[in-house]
This record gives sequence, structure tokens and C-alpha cells, in this order.
Amino acid sequence: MGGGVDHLESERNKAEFDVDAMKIVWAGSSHVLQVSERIARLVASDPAFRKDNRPNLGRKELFKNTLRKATYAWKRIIELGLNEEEASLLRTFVDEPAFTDLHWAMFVPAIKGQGTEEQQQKWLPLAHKMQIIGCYAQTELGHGSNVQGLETTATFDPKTDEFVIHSPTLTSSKWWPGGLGKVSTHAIVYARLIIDGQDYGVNGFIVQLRSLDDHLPLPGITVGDIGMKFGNGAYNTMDNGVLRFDNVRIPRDQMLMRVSQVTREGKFVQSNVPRQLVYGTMVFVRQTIVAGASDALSRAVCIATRYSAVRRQFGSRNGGPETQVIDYKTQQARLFPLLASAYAFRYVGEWLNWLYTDVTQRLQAGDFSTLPEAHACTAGLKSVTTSVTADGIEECRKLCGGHGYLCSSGLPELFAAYVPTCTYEGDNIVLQLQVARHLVKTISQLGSRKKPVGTTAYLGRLEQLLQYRSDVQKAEDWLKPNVVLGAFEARAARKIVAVAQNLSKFSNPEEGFQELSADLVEAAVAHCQLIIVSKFIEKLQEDIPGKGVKQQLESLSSIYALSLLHKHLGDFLSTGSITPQQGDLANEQLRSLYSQIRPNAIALVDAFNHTDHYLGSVLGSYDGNVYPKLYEEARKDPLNDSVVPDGYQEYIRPLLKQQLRNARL
Ligand SMILES: Cc1cc2nc3c(=O)[nH]c(=O)nc-3n(C[C@H](O)[C@H](O)[C@H](O)COP(=O)(O)OP(=O)(O)OC[C@H]3O[C@@H](n4cnc5c(N)ncnc54)[C@H](O)[C@@H]3O)c2cc1C
Repeated sequence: MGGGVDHLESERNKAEFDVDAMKIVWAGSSHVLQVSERIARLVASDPAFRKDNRPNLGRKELFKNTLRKATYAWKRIIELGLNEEEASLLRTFVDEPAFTDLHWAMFVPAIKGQGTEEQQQKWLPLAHKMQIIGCYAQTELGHGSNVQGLETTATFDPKTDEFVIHSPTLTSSKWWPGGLGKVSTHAIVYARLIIDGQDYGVNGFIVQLRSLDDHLPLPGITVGDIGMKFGNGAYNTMDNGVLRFDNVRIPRDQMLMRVSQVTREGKFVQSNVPRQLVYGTMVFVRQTIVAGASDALSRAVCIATRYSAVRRQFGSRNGGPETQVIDYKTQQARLFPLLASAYAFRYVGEWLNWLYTDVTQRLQAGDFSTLPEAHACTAGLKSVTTSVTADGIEECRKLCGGHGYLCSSGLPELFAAYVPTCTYEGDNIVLQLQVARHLVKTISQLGSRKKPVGTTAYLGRLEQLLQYRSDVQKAEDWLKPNVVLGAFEARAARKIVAVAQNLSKFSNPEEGFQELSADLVEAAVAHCQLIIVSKFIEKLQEDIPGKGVKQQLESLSSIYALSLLHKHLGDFLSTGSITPQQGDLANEQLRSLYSQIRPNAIALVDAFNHTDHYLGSVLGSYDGNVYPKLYEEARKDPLNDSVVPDGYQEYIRPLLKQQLRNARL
């Protein structure tokens, strides 16, 4: 990676573990490592995928550039005969939100998950060749989270055997769907199904939006872009759109009919395929979001860690070099928990991948018993990991001081493009409320024969957890996995029980739920943090090859858990899960772990194996040659095209020469 002097060489030499072996553990397997390395290099070495100019482009240029890249990427995928895994990695490394994301990640899976065999046969080949481009149009101007509040209607017309899609109000306009504004030819549109005046709730329909010949909207369709979004550069590469229907007719067979159907006679029938199947797709999508969280956080942490090792402030002795900012304990206490979180999210993402396979196999065998738990757990993990990552990227920007605020640090664009993840695919608070509902229900059913399963299994030991007393006596006791698990289980269980008890005081449970919703969310977060802590610990039970690799992961796992414990100390103390003295010992252990991880920090971020192109940051480049690169980037800014700026004659000169009266302003 990179020629020339390696300014981080001495840091790399400090590593106490085998970085190449860690790269494999991070990637998941040597196969994945090898494929992603090959594809990442392919993208990084192709000037067509340049992205450093994005923040300076106007919206139109930016968007057109994205169209070019997306089409060129598709051309390369075909030319090189890339398989699905490679093609998807290529899109990841191009690192530019585009209509293709929605086409592949939402439109195609929706048809696969909700379409009948015939519908799949008709639409998927077209979508797979990109002869049609699709988006996912659910959210409306007036409703996002509350899907049952959607207003678009699909009224069955038995005379013509068609549905009439209509937007009856301003608030029923579709608003937000990515790829809708300017590109998609088709959309999965969610609308209320109306037959003979009766409302059968929200269903999905495949609707053609634009002509396949000249791209003009079809009659009755009004469509456009919803405007600039947060930040400049990435995410403004996406055409999030607005869409209105004026009595648009589609054939009956364009309703997605795997779960419910409308017959030729206009009868609404539930098929024998269970409704819960749709949850299977959600588990899949949210699992990819959790994996994406570890990826985004690892990029920010890689930038902040490398820069913190290069940056020096204060502390020079006898004319020697100043202190590297990474050696300040405050910097470590902010940075290392995020480094540990990136690893923790990686393994919980890996486990979710397994969970998705498990759920799919069970569904195929007609076993729905684990689905509610799997659904709640993926919702909760999506919420926690994306919230921490969004806040974590911003923390990394601050960890880089002033230079972190420059676009060339890569952090502003990463942040702006990442934060909506907290909102889409389920608002993070709304998701935690769903988790809380599931937890309260699980507690209420404990007396019955229904045993809690999966990640809620610990609640089956409730009696024991309510009696739990931590036996930590010295700081090192906090390194024992059982000690950590005990404290996290007791805290989560007691928080859930406490809020459930408070709920039972309300005569109207829904009223209670509203009143206590903030406490419910806290309990759900405690439960999700326990899941992540326990999955990291489980990962360490595996045989992990490579010199020193397992030891590093053990330290990271402890840092992840103990930094959470320190941050939420109030919770652990108020639930009596630990004593104040034990809390102090956890903090003491944490400080010592920071010292242990310090010499390995650079190697631990090298193990992410990010190319300089993918990082897109002068502060985070592999060779650590920060200062000349900052200059180089500054020089490229269009404002530096001329020494005297455009506008001098009209505005600066009249000001300096006291000639404002004659100036044409
Ligand atoms: C970049 C981006 C891309 C998107 N892409 C798509 C797309 O491709 N297709 C698509 O259909 N949609 C898309 N969306 C829309 C997205 O799915 C919705 O914005 C999301 O579901 C949240 O809904 P909302 O906007 O109605 O938020 P609201 O639900 O109005 O949220 C506003 C506030 O109310 C709170 N709140 C809401 N309900 C409750 C409750 N019951 N209890 C407590 N608090 C509550 C929320 O926590 C939040 O703080 C996209 C959005 C963004 C930002």
C-alpha cells in the first residue's frame, strides 16, 4: 500500500500480534479477505472512480457523475464477469450512494420476498439485467414510521381487472424513496388496497413510472427530486424523490401476491404462506445494516487512530519531539472504546448473518417459534449499532481537532452520508420501542410454559438474576467473561422488570406504555448492549489462529464491555448489579487495558485493510504523511485557481478604496 516513506512504520513495529492473521478474522475468512482485497484494488486503481472532488461539485454535476460511475461500474461487472459477491463488493468500494443501492437492496429483494413465483419469473430477469431500474416507495410526506397511516390508495376495478393507484391528498405524496427522483423506471409502491369500498390495509404494487423509450413519466404520474440534503458531496449523489399518482391504472397481476391476493372476481384472499415471511426479509436487510455500521465505524476509527499517532501537541522535553496525541489518556478513553465497538459490531453482524440463515431454514420447515425474538433482536441491534456509529464518526472528527473539519479528512462526508441510517429502515427510537414491547411480553409470559428463546433466554433465569451479587474484588476480576456477563444480565433483567412493574400500575396498558416510553427504550438498549457483549465473548470461544490475535480481541472485548459499564454506571449502581467500589475497579481495569492496546492501535486499524481510496482521507492515509497531503488538497480547491479571487474588482477593491458609493452591488 502506497510507496515512499512510511511515517507510521515505528508504530507498526510495535504491534504484538500477527496483523495478517487479524485481517482474516476481521474479513470473516481468507476467501472474503482475498476477494475484497482484489476488488478494492480494482476500484482504487481506476481513475473513473475518483471521489475526492465530490464536495466541490454542484448538485447537477455531482448527480451526473454518479450516473456515469454507476453505469461504468455495471459495465466493468459485465466485462469482468463478476459474480454477485464481487459485484456487491465493487459497489461498496465505489463508495457513492446511488440509485443502484435501492435497486439491488430493496426493489429486487421485495419482489423475491413478496412476489409469487410467476411474478418473480416475469420481473427478476429484467431487474437482474437492469433493463428496468426499481426503487422502494413506501414513505409519504405525512407518514413514515406509521406505515398503517399511509394514504395512497389502490382501488380494484373489476370491470377492467386493474388497480387504480391514486394520491388523494398532499400528504399522500411519496417522499424520500432513493432512486425515485430522476432514475427509476419502476417502483414497489405501498398503498391501501380498496375493494368495493372496503379497506384491506397496506399492500405492495409494482408500478411503472417512466417510459422505457424516452424516460418521460407515464400519464398520471408526477415525479421529481426532493432537493439538497444534509452536507455536500455524498448522499446528494442520490435522487431521493417525490411521487404523485392521478388515477394511474396497473394490471391486477402487479400487486405483490405472495402473502395476500385479489382474485379476478375481486375477492381478497390470504394465501397459505404466513405473513411472518415478510419479517425474514427485514431480518436480512437489518443484518446488512449492522455489518455496514462496523464498516463505517472502522473507517472513522482508522482515520482518527492514524492521525492521532501522527499529530503531536505539547510535552516536548529538552527540545525532543512533542507528545503524540494518541498518548493522552483522554484521547484513548474516547478513541479506544470506538475501536472496540467497530470490532464488537463486526462479530455481532457475523452472528446476525448466521441468525438469518437459521431463521430462513426454520421458516422453510414451518417453524415460526424463533421469529418474534429474531425480529426484535435485529431491530434492536440495527438501532444501537447505527446510533453509536453515527455519534462515533462525529467523535472521530473531534478527535482529529481542526483538521477533522476539513472535507479532505473524509469525516464530514462519511458522517453526512451515514447519519440517515439512524432514520431509514425504521427510526431508531421506534425500533427500540418494539424491542421493549417484546421484552415486556417475554417477562409477562415467564410463568407460562413459553420459555424465552435466543437472546432473551437469560430472562428464563430471572429469579437468580434478581438475587445476583457481583463478586468482583480486584480490577483483574473484570477480565473474566462470566463476571462481565453477570453484571450486564443483571442490569438488563432488572431494568426490564422495573419498567414492567411500573407498567402494571396503569389501568390502561397503552397509556402506561406511552408514559414510560423513555424508560422502556433505556431497558431495550441495556438488553441490546448485553447481546453485543455476549456475542463478542462467544466469538472468543472459537479457535482463533495467529500470533497474539486472540489476546488482542480479548482486550478489545473487555474494553467494549467495561467502557459501556463505565458510561452507564448509574444503571449498574441503581439496579444494584454492582457496588460503587466495583465500578471503580472496572474503571481502573479499563485504564490498564488502554495502555495494553496502545502499542497495537495502528496495527489494529491496519487489520481493517481499507485502501486509501476507500478511506478518502488525507488524515487517515496508510503512510501517515499528513501535512504535505493537506497542502496538496488545499491547493486543489477551486478558490485557489487564481491568486486574486473573482470578485476582487467588484467587492473587495471598492471596500478597501472607500468607493462604496460608486460600487455596483
Ligand atoms: C436518506 C434517506 C433515505 C430514505 N430512503 C427511503 C426509501 O428508499 N424508501 C422509502 O420508502 N423511504 C425512505 N426513507 C424514509 C424513511 O424510511 C423514513 O424517514 C423513516 O421511516 C422515518 O419515518 P418519518 O420520517 O416519518 O419519521 P417520524 O416517524 O415522523 O419521526 C419523527 C420523530 O418522531 C419520533 N417518533 C415517531 N413515532 C414514534 C412513537 N411511536 N413513539 C415515540 N417516538 C416516535 C421519532 O423517533 C422521531 O424522533 C428515507 C429517509 C432518508 C432520510
